[in-house]
Amino acid sequence: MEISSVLQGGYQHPLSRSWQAKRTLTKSMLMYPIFITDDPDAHVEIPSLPGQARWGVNKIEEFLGPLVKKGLKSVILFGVPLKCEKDGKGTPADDPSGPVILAVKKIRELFPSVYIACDVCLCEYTSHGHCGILHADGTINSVPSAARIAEVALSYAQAGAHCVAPSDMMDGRIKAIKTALIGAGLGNKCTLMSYSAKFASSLYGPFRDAAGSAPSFGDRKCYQLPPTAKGLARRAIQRDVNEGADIIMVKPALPYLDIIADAAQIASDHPLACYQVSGEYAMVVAGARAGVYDLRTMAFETVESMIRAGCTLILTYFTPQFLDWLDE
Ligand SMILES: NCc1[nH]cc(CCC(=O)O)c1CC(=O)O
Ligand SMILES: [Zn+2]
Ligand SMILES: [Zn+2]
Repeated sequence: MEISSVLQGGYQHPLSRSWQAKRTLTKSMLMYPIFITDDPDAHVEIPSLPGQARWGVNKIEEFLGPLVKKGLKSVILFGVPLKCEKDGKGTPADDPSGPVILAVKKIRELFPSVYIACDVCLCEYTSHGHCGILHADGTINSVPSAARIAEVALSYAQAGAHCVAPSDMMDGRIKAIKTALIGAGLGNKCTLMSYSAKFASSLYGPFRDAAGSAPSFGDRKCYQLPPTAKGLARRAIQRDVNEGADIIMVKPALPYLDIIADAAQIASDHPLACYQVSGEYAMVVAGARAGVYDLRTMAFETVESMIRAGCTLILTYFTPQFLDWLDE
C-alpha cells in the first residue's frame, strides 16, 4: 500500500475527527425564524411545521425566555396578519401597530442581547398574495415594488430591527433599501441581508400555510429563480453585492449547496447565510418519524453540509433543538 493512501490514521479518534472540519456549528451561527401573529395572546401550533407555532406579542416572553437562557442569539420575524385588511400594496406591512413592529419593540425591551432580523416582503399583506406590486395584467411592476419594499424595510429598522432581510426577489430592492436606510441615518445601524438567490421551490409549502402567504393566482416563477438557474443565481448574488447588501443568503439550502459554494466565492468578503426552509425541516422531521434516520444525527448532517459549503449563518427551525444538542 502506498504511504499516501492511508488516510484513516487522521480521523481514528473523535477529537481528531473534529479537527477535520474547517468550521463547526456554534450557537452564534443560528438564526431562529419565528411567526408573530396579530392576535396578541395567540399560541397556535402549525400542523405542517411540527413543533413550531404562531405566537402573539403578549406570549413572546414565555416563548423566547427559555431559549434565550439556552443561548439563543438571533431571530428572524415573520408577520402573520390574520385580522387586517389586505390590499394591492400591502399596506398592513408597516402598520405601526402590526405584529412585526410591535414584536421588534417587545423583543428589544425584554431581551436586549437578542439580534433581531425582520423578513421583508409584501406577500403576507397583499390581497393577491404576491411579493410585489402588480400591473393591471397581473405582472410585477418593479419600480413601485422596490420602493414599497424599501419603505417597509425602513419602518422595521426605525422600530429597532438590527437587520432587514428582503425575501421578495424584486429587482432593484437592495439598492432602494440601502439608500433608504442611509437617507434616514440608519446606514450604520441596520444590516441588510439579501435573500439573493431565492429559488422557486416546492419546499415553501408549510411556510405559506403558516404565514397565509400563498398567491391567490399564478405562481412566483417570474421573480423567484428557476431551480436550474445557476447562472442567474450567480448574477443575482453579484448584483446584490454591488447594490450594497451586507449579508448574502441562499434559499432553500440543502438542494442548493452548489449555489452556496458559488456564493462563498463570489461574495467572499461577505458573511454568507442560508435558509433551511420549512419544507426541508418538515422532510427531516418526517424521515425521522418514519424511522429512516435519527433526527438529531440527520439535523446535524444537513447543517454541517451547509457550513462545509461555506455558510456562517443558518436560518433554521431546528434552532431550539440545536441549542439543547450543542450543550450535550
Ligand atoms: N416571501 C415570502 C417568504 N419568505 C420566506 C419564505 C419561505 C420560508 C420557509 O419556507 O421556511 C417565503 C415563502 C415564499 O416565498 O413563498
Ligand atoms: Zn413574499
Ligand atoms: Zn418573505
